[in-house]
Amino acid sequence: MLVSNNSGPRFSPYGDEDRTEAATGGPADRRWVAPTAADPLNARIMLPGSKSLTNRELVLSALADAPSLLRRPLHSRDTRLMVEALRSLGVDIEEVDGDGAFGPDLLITPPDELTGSVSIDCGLAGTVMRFVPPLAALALGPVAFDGDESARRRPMRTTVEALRALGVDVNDDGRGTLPFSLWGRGAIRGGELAIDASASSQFVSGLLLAAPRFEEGIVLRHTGEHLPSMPHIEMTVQCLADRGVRVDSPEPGVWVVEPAPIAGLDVTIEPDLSNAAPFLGAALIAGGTVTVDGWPARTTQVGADLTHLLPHFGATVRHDADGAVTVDGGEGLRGGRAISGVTLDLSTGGELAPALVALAALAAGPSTITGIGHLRGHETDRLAALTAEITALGGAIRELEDGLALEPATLTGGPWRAYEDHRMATAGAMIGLVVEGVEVDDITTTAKTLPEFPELWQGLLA
Ligand SMILES: O=C(O)C1=C[C@@H](OP(=O)(O)O)[C@@H](O)[C@H](O)C1
Ligand SMILES: C=C(OP(=O)(O)O)C(=O)O
Repeated sequence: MLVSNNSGPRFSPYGDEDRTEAATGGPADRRWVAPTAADPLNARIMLPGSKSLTNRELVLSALADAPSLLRRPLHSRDTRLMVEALRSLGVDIEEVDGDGAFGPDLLITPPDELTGSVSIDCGLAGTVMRFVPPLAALALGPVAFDGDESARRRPMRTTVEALRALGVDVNDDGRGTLPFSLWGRGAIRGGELAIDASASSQFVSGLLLAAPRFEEGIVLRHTGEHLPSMPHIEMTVQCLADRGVRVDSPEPGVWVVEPAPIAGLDVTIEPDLSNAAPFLGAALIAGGTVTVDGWPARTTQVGADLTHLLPHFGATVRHDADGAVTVDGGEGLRGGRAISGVTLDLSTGGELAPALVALAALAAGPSTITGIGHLRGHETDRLAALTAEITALGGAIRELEDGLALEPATLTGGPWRAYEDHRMATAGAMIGLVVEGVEVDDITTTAKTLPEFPELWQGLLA
C-alpha cells in the first residue's frame, strides 16, 4: 500500500492554537531530551507492579468480606487516584512495610458500609472512571465524578446508561462523558443487562467487579460489534475467581456472575508487562539485550504477548530459567540490523500499540497495525497523536479507520508532544534512542503508570 505523509491538514488533539506552544516545549521542568544509545544495550531491569492488576485488587479488596494485603502494588498516579477514591468511600487503606523494591505494601480493610456524599477525582485513569461508579452505587448518598480536562473527552456513556438501567439515579449533561454524579442507595438489584462495550473493555470489567455484591448478581451481554482488549476482561474474571467468585461465560460476549461473598486475599502484584514494551523494544532499536526480571510464568496480562509480537519485528526472545525474559536485538539499527515492518491486528492489546508503532516508524518495511480504532478514546486520541508526532519527525504514517499504516522513512529530531499520555512519552523515548534531539514536552506524564520511567530508561543505557 502506498502511503503519503503530507496529505493535507491533520487533526491535532491539542487544537491549532496550542500547537505552536507545544512545539516550543512544555514547562522547562517537564521537558526531556531523549537520550540516544551510543552502544548496544546490556540491561537487566525490574518493573513495578501492574496498573491493571493493582486497581482491580484495590476494588475487589474494598468490596471483600475480610481484609486484603497487596504486596508489591504499583504506586503511580492511577493507583493513587484509586486509593483516594476508595478511601473517600470509607475504605481503610494503610501503607505497610513491604520488601522495599517499589514502595510499601497496602493493607485494605473494607468498611461495613460504603459511604457516599463525596467527590471523586478520576484524573485521567480509565480504571478509576469505569471501575469506581458501579462500586460507588453500592454506597449510601451522592457521589460526584470528574477528572482532568482531557478525561472529559473519554467515553463514559456506557457506564452512565448501565447504571441507569440498573436503577441507579445518575445526573449528567447528556454528553456521555465526565463529569456526572450518582445517588447510591446502598444496594443494587442487578439481573440482566445489555451494554455496548465497543469503546472500552473497562465498561465490562467495572460491572463484573461489583456484580457479586448485586442482590441478583448480573447477566451481562455486550451488544456492540467489536469488543477490544479481551485479555483485560479475562484478567477481571481471573481476579474474581481468585477471590472465590465464579464468572461463567456461556457464549462470547456474555458473562454471568452469581451474588457471592468476595474473599479477602493476600496477593502479590505481577510486574507491569505492558510497561515492559518500550524497554524490550529498545533492544531492537539500539541492539544488544534487555532482560526483564520477574516475568510471570502464567499471567492474564496482555503484555505477555510481547514475547511473540517482538519477533515479528525481528527480535529474538528468550525465556530464561530464572523467570526472566530477554529480548536480543542483535547489532541494532546503528549496527545495520533492520527492524522488519509488520502486519498486526492489535485488538486484544491496544495498550501495546504506541510502543509497537514507534518500532514500525523505524522499520525498513511498511507496517499496518489494525484493531485499534478505540484508541481514539484513550488518554488522548492516540491515532491522531502518533500520526502528528511521527509525521513531524519526517515519518510516513497515516490513519486508517481502525488503525495506522506506516512506510519506511528517515526520521530527524525535534519536539515530541506527549498529550498527557504516558505511552506517547515512552514512544518518543524509543524513537529518540537512534534519532538525535527528540524532545518530549512532558516526561512527567509517565507518572500515570511508571513514575520511575526517566531513571529506569537512563539505567537501560548505563
Ligand atoms: O481494564 C484495564 O485495566 C485496561 C483495559 C484496556 O482498556 P480499553 O479496553 O479501553 O482499551 C487497556 O487499554 C487499559 O490500559 C487498561
Ligand atoms: C489506555 C490506558 O489507560 P487507562 O487505564 O486510563 O484506560 C493505557 O494505560 O494505555
